[in-house]
Amino acid sequence: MTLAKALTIAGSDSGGGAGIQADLKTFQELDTFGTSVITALTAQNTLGVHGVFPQTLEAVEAQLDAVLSDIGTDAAKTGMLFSAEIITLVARKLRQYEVKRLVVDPVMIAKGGASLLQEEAVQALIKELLPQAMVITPNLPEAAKIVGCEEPQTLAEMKEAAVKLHQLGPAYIVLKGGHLPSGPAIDLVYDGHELHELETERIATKHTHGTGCTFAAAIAAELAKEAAPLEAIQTAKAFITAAITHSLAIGGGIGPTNHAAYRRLAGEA
Ligand SMILES: Nc1ncnc2c1ncn2[C@@H]1O[C@H](COP(=O)(O)OP(=O)(O)OP(=O)(O)O)[C@@H](O)[C@H]1O
Ligand SMILES: Cc1ncc(CO)c(N)n1
Repeated sequence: MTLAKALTIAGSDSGGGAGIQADLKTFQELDTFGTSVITALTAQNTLGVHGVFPQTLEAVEAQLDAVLSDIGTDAAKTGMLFSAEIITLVARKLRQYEVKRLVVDPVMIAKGGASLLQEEAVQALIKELLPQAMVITPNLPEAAKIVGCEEPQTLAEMKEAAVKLHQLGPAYIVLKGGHLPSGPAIDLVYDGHELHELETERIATKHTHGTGCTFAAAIAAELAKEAAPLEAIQTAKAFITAAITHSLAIGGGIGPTNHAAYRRLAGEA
């Protein structure tokens, strides 16, 4: 038997709801074989990030070479990359191994406010990684940082930002509306020609730790199985909506989403 292969290049979340852990659980739920490259360790739980321990460039490069020279991958996803140096290295290695189906989740700040990307690394992200991405998945504050504008507050402002993001080189922009001040959870998808709105009801829960990581990982898993990008994004939206609907009241703070919910619901249907 063979399985499509998906690689996550991201930070470790000891609390299990975001980062590498969320990505591997999502890959498993969507029937792909997951591999990982850890860029940084975080000491993290539902209450926040208590420590960030970036890995050396040597450690990141050795993991990338180990996975890509032997196992290979059908798609990859980047999450927390922490520094300009790590971004430059990851971009170079993904080019060297000709990884074409790449999802870049431009992770910058954790829900509690901790910085997961150094301020000066944003330019490296724009210049080196975004141009080779098939899909990027910024939330509204990340889009504002990348484009250099105020944070979009309306659908019209989101559309403007999506067009500017597309000019930076990624084939598909998924601008996530989870942070909109009110109304439904609308994500905009833009491929340079057409704009699609993916809309779901806003689920009333505080347990949304790891939503962004899980969503981007689901897109990567579907791309690994050779889904077309728009189809992959639509499946991922269904996956994250199920995971938030059945999110878990674990820990004393913002609990994680439920990665098993999508498969369970499909089994019951
Ligand atoms: N309360 C909610 N109800 C329904 N969908 C939501 C809700 N919050 C977020 N989403 C959806 O979850 C996905 C992730 O979006 P979000 O904007 O939360 O990402 P993020 O801020 O990058 O997450 P993270 O904080 O994990 O980095 C998007 O598809 C978004 O529309
Ligand atoms: C390791 C890690 N990556 C990403 C996020 C963003 O949610 C987080 N909280 N932790």
